[in-house]
Amino acid sequence: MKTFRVAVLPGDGIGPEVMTESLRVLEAAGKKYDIAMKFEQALIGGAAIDATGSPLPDETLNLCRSADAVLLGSVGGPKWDNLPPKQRPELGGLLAIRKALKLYANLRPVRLYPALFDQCPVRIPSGSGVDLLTVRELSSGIYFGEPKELDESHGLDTMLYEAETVSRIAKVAFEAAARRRGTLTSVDKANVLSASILWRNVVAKMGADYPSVELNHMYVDNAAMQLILNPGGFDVLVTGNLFGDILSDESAALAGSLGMLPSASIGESVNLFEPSGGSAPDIAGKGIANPIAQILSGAMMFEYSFDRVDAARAVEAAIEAALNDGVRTGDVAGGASSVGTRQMADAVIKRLS
Ligand SMILES: NC(=O)c1ccc[n+]([C@@H]2O[C@H](COP(=O)([O-])OP(=O)(O)OC[C@H]3O[C@@H](n4cnc5c(N)ncnc54)[C@H](O)[C@@H]3O)[C@@H](O)[C@H]2O)c1
Ligand SMILES: CC(C)[C@H](C(=O)O)[C@@H](O)C(=O)O
Ligand SMILES: [Mg+2]
Repeated sequence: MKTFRVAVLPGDGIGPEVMTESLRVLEAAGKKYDIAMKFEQALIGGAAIDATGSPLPDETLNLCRSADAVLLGSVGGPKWDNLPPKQRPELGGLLAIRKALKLYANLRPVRLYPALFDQCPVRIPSGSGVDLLTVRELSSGIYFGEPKELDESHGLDTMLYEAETVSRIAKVAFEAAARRRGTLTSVDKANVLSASILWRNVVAKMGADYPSVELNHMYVDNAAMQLILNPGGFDVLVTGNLFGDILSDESAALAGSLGMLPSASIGESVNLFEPSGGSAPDIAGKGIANPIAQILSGAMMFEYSFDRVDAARAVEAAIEAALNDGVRTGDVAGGASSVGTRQMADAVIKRLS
């Protein structure tokens, strides 16, 4: 049996707390489903700055490059907020690893579990739900465009999209929509931005190759509103780096908490799995963070990197069963009694079958 080598980068804030617990769940699922994994830890973000001076040490990158998959917690926190941008955990750690590993498609699935209907801030008509996937372009756009400048009198970022970058992400999104409910919403700002006009043209042209997928285009401001007015109307959204960042946090709220939202970053040779949310400094160190986003990211690793949909579904079902039994961390408990990070993971492990 192959042993999968997994690079584990806990990072900062709640990262190490939710990572520890998620690894216990993945170990337990691996045992049940005969998936052998070797977890190898490395530093990233503020933790790496403190230990080595660099937010992304070479040793970490080399480990990731040689691994079968990468699990990441989260990076950043007030301690490192005043460093120059490129030395900060976010740019020098997270964006740098995305670039180095050529991670181009960030999949952020949002599901409102029936047990959490009362935690959704939006009224959901009975009989419907929220089950959508944001496909966020991760390698380009305003995050990486050059020139990028900053001095005392001006700040400049460049939003650049090349047609082939858009085709690559559009293909991922059309294929996901074809496997799901067959609807794709492409989100842009083509009434203003050149990069978005190109985006819309490329996506529209590709639509002809996927006749089974119903394609529609939406401006990002309207999309932000429609997500609240009619979240059940969305199946797959495809969008650029910045809009995807913002809309995915918005859609996480529909699932009850950012702590419920996992992600998979698909790369040219290795994939990275991480919660969509951050290091949550407001609750870090208290043992109360919701580990579900990190656990679900591990389930995505089973599915996307190990081709083990059975184990992925089993982990998701165990989470659902725990929530159905009323086990919840504070962020999704609505003021009712709640459990800590460790007990939440225990509850999931207990229900794995
Ligand atoms: N992928 C990443 O590593 C990543 C993502 C976003 C933000 N960040 C960084 O994290 C730091 C904090 O940023 P922020 O406060 O804007 O965003 P955040 O995502 O860390 O937190 C936003 C809110 O969501 C809550 N939250 C997030 N994850 C949770 C969980 N698992 N359980 C319960 N509650 C959870 C937090 O408590 C907070 O109230 C910053 O340094 C930021 O740059 C990192
Ligand atoms: C921390 C930050 C660089 C990152 C992003 O903007 O991509 C985060 O918000 C995310 O959503 O993964
Ligand atoms: Mg974000």
